[in-house]
Amino acid sequence: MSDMTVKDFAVKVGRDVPRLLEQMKEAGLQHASENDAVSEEDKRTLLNFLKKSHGGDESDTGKSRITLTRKTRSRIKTGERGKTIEVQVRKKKTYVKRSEEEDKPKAPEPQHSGPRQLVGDMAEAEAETKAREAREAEEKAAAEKAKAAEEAARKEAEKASEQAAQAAPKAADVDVPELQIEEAPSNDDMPPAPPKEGRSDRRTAPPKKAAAKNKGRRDEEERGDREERKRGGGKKAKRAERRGGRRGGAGAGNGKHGFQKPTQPIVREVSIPESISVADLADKMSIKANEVIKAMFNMGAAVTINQTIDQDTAAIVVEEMGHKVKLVKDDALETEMLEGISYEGDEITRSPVVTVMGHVDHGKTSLLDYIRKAKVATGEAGGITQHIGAYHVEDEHGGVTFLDTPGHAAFTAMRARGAQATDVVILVVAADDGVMPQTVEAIEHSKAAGVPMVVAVNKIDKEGADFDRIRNELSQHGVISEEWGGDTQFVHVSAKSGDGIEELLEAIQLVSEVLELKAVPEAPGKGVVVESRLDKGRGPVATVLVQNGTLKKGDIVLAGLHYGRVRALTNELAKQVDEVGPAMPVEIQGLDGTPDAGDDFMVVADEKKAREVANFRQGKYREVRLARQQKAKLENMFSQMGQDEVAKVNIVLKVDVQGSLEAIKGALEELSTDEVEVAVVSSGVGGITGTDANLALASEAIVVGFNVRADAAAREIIEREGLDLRYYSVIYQLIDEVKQAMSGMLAPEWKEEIVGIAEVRDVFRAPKIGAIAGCMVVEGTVHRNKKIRVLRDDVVIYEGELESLRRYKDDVQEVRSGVECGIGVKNYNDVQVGDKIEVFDQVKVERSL
Ligand SMILES: Nc1nc2c(ncn2[C@@H]2O[C@H](COP(=O)(O)OP(=O)(O)OP(=O)(O)O)[C@@H](O)[C@H]2O)c(=O)[nH]1
Repeated sequence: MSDMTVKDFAVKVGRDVPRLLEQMKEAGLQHASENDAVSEEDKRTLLNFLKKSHGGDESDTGKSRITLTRKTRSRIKTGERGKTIEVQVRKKKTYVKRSEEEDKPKAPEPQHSGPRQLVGDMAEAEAETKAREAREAEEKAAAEKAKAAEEAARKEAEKASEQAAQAAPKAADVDVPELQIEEAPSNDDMPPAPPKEGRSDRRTAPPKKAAAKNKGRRDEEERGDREERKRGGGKKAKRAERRGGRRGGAGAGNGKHGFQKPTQPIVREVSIPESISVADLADKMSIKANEVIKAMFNMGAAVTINQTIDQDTAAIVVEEMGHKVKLVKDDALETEMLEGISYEGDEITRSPVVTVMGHVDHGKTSLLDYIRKAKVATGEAGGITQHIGAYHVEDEHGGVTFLDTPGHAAFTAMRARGAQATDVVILVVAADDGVMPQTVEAIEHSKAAGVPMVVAVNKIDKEGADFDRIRNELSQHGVISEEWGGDTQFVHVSAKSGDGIEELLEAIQLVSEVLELKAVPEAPGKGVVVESRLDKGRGPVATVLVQNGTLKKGDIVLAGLHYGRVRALTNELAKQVDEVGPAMPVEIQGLDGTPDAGDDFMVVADEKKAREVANFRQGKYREVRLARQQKAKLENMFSQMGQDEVAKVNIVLKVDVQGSLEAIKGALEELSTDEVEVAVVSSGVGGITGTDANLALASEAIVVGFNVRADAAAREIIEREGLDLRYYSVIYQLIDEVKQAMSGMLAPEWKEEIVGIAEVRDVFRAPKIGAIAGCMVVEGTVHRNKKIRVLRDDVVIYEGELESLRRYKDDVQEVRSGVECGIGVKNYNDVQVGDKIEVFDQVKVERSL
């Protein structure tokens, strides 16, 4: 190409020599003869000239040519009164197919040969690289031309700017080199245009919508970047690369999409806390929760998105999904803090802590009161005792601390919180009454807690005492007196006269000696919360029992979910003290809230850490509770047996009548096999109470109600703690379900669900209709066509159907909670005020094993 002459060039581009020479001359080239050499530079000069002088293209008709048109708009400032006008630039570009052009070198020359054609010819004549250069040059020319056109069109456009703005067409979406003239928003209300230099800024600034879109894009990018970062990719570099790709568009020759699909699975290290919700676990693996649910389902566990699963299960899921597991202990801070406390030192023998239990009216309170009055105030002239939930007595036998909340309700409530505050239980049995249901319950509770007992046979001053009967009855429940060869001391007392009280205290000392109760007085104080309340004047006040070490005024204390610096210590004599040692109760002030009875407390060194741990516990509390809910379910019993080698199914059983109690208890216990033991940890006649629920919680038992229901307190605990409560009315069904759970079979497919409860407020009797109960629906909805039961004192007394359900005089199909209604029970006329009518449904239960 380098030694091409004008003649050769003319042949190549299909022009005659004189015409070409003329055009070259016009372009400022010095060529005069057909033999003059034409260099590449010359060709470019000619091309530029032709472009300049013939900006527009007239005709392109041949199929071998592709014509692309593009309109661009821009705004310029006129300089007059701050007006702006809109300039529209139309651009056309022709590409000529090379092969066809080569085929017709001798084609007749058109009358007026357009520069475009010439450009095409030249581009075709040049090598591929040269063609690109030519295009670049063309762009340059186009830009210049646009500028010229702007100037030329200014005046006209000034008038027509408004219409032109409205008719703004879309830029042709063609694959042409991107022009540097960008579209301006056609907005008439634009603020006065800034000076020219500022214009480009304005043009490039995205409008609001676009900005929002860009933000969306950025978010998307950031999400992508997070992935990248995890893979070790350089965030900024990648982002810049992608942005470049997008903004550069086709012109940059990089039309790739920003997102790059990973070519191989990404293995993440997933840190799993002790419990985690399915949603959070999915989030940690950067997958959808559905995938986790699906994976778990395939592994045989049906879970929901909000369900909390334990660490082990989560670890299996994570491994199953191909990621690495990193187990994290949530309470690392707490453990570290607690492990930092030393309880080493010289041990001393500490006093025993005693709880008094027994049947109603057998004299628990009287006994505690007698001992307090007789012993506490000793030596304290006119000493006035105050009830702080516990008190301590000292006499020649040694000291004893009594927990001053008689009955097993408090005992089980504490145990349910994992506290073992009691060393010895005094079982009070009235000599004239013998063993009663609550006596039996008390025995069960102390046995479940593994606490030794001393039996106080009370009211010996009364006539009709039959000691042998009591010994006999108690022996049937596994409490055998020493006289009969057992290991339980029986002491005859009178809480009224005080007879036998000394012997009782002596007996307690004897038991405690066997227990070898030790403590280190110089260690920091720790123990258990006995009770707490919010005092109007003093703020949160808690009675704590120091079990080890010494609690001092000014100590920083962590108690359950709360913490604080001890401002004051008050003992049972209402005296301010500076410190209390092991086995002593004391009331403390200074906590930031009221801990629960049974919560542990300890003196810690660092207030900041105490606060952190308290905060962590508060957050963790809910999680732990949710995770625990899964644990004591009948359905899960079998699966746990394999895992944790739990070979015991604990049951708290309440029934309607004594007859069923024996039958059910016997039948349940007979289910025990070599591998699995069924233990009825507590049983009794009557509704399910808060105590039953607490006992179930403490012993991880299932609560079974046979024709009885849970009262409000029990329901609250059961719901809060997620205990498994089951109601039955057919013995066979009860036994069958426990058997199924034991043998690892699936949960029953059908279950009863209580859908509504109405309370009977009034009863009307009509001769023809019978009894109509005026009721208030207190829970759920009462349905006309569902089955019902009548409950009296939470015990089922009738099961059947409704005869009628009315609102005023209208028959209705259902009545919602908080609404009054009239209920007629079919074939049953003995409804009484205070009864409850429960409406239930048979629902299908998903098999979960
Ligand atoms: N005669 C006689 N009566 C007693 C004795 N101990 C208690 N009582 C009476 O028995 C009744 C019940 O005594 P409490 O101490 O209230 O019995 P409790 O076991 O605490 O009863 P609850 O608090 O209802 O569980 C009271 O009227 C006492 O006066 C006793 O040793 N002899």
